[in-house]
Amino acid sequence: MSGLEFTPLRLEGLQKVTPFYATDLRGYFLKIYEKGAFRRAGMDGEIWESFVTFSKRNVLRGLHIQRPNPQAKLVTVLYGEIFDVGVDLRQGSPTYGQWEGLVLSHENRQGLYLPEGFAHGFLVRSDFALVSYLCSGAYDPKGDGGVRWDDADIGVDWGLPRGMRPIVSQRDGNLPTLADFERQGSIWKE
Ligand SMILES: Cc1cn([C@H]2C[C@H](O)[C@@H](COP(=O)(O)OP(=O)(O)O[C@H]3O[C@@H](C)C(=O)[C@@H](O)[C@H]3O)O2)c(=O)[nH]c1=O
Repeated sequence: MSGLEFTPLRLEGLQKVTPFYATDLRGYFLKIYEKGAFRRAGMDGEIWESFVTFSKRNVLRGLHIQRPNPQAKLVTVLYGEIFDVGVDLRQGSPTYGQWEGLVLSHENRQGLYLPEGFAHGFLVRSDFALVSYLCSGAYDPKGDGGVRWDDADIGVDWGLPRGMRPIVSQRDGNLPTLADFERQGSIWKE
């Protein structure tokens, strides 16, 4: 009995993950991952990488995907609030090119599970955000890439006030459009 709960989202394969949460006089205990629970829910990838990012308000990271050998990811907010987005880039998927977003925060304690083949990104909506990732598959610096956060064909509604530009890395500012990304080849190993 893990206490983790999984809620399928609109895009097939995306899951909202509700961790096990217990409080007592000392504070709280949060279990964000348990292999058996994920396996029973159909998510059986092996965790290879675990990392944390700290970002200021209005920082936007993404939209990232590795090619070939895309990683599945479990994203959980340890502190703060983000708008977390997955974009379906699985060739042949009936929802290819579509996005779905979820508010994740330390208050709602929701996590987002993205299967292999989704690009991922988020916008920070609090003064800062501490975000935890668990990733299946190894990080491949040469294959690490993605698509522009403001790609018109994908059309993510980040909820940014009109005229407001997010803070992005130089790398993210130079990511290709979805059309250019497609011209560069498949996300899967041929
Ligand atoms: C992603 C990653 C980066 N790095 C290094 C490369 C670089 O020197 C430094 C910062 O990398 P980046 O600028 O790519 O970090 P960042 O822009 O935060 O990248 C992350 O963005 C979000 C949206 C994701 O989905 C993650 O999987 C990851 O791609 O950390 C690793 O060593 N291992 C990793 O797994």
